[in-house]
Amino acid sequence: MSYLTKIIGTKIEEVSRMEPIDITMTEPIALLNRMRDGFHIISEIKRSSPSKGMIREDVNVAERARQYEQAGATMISVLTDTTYFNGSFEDLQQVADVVTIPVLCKDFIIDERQLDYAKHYGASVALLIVAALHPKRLHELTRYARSIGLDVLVEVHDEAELHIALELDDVLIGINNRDLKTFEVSLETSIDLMERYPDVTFVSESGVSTVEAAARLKEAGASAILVGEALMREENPTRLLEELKTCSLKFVD
Ligand SMILES: O=C(O)c1ccccc1NCC(=O)[C@H](O)[C@H](O)COP(=O)(O)O
Repeated sequence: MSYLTKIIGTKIEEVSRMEPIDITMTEPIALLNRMRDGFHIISEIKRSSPSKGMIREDVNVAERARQYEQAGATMISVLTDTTYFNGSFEDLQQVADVVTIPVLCKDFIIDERQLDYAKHYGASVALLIVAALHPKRLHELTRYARSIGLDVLVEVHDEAELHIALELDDVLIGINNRDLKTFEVSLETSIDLMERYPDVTFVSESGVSTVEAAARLKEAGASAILVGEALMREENPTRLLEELKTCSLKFVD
């Protein structure tokens, strides 16, 4: 069984226990337009992960979110899964309460109820993973997310998944460099796809731990990078975040 299948099994159980929750509907924030120009950092609140175990146990989530915003992050990603990442919707709310930039609910979303929770706890963007959903469900969840005011980051791992994502209107596309079967990361996953689809606005996700890696992705056409572990390992993430944002291959040895 692949790890994603295992996670989805857990989500099916969790969703069956989720009570309906109140939401206030808004308009989506036009995320795609915000990402079209420049080079953006999406910085992540990530306590632990299946591939690395515990990364940072005692996190002052609100304080870290403030640091990310002040250092120039365009968006903050919050892992809300508890079983595999030690995250929570409370983390999402703490972040949304203290920042003015958009907040991404990064979870394994398979049901409208999870989108309601994301919205209720303050997200303005939700992640949908192509590999986790039948294309028909992906369309339904994308439409539902947008109808309640959530923008969508659609995650792909290869060209076949990209073709499915390109069928959706008004979504931002993320290429995840982590192979969900082996957990290996390769920046070439993003670089290959970005070079073949130069007109698409892409976020490159996972495995960015150095300024050189960020600069390679920027050079290859990434509009944004999503960085979790490398920032979470920093006691103070400000300097690394600023360096990632202004990275250039010219300044890399
Ligand atoms: O991070 C993992 O080990 C992982 C395993 C299985 C599914 C998803 C996983 N990570 C979620 C993410 O996509 C990352 O948290 C995110 O892209 C940041 O990655 P990184 O900068 O490498 O921490």
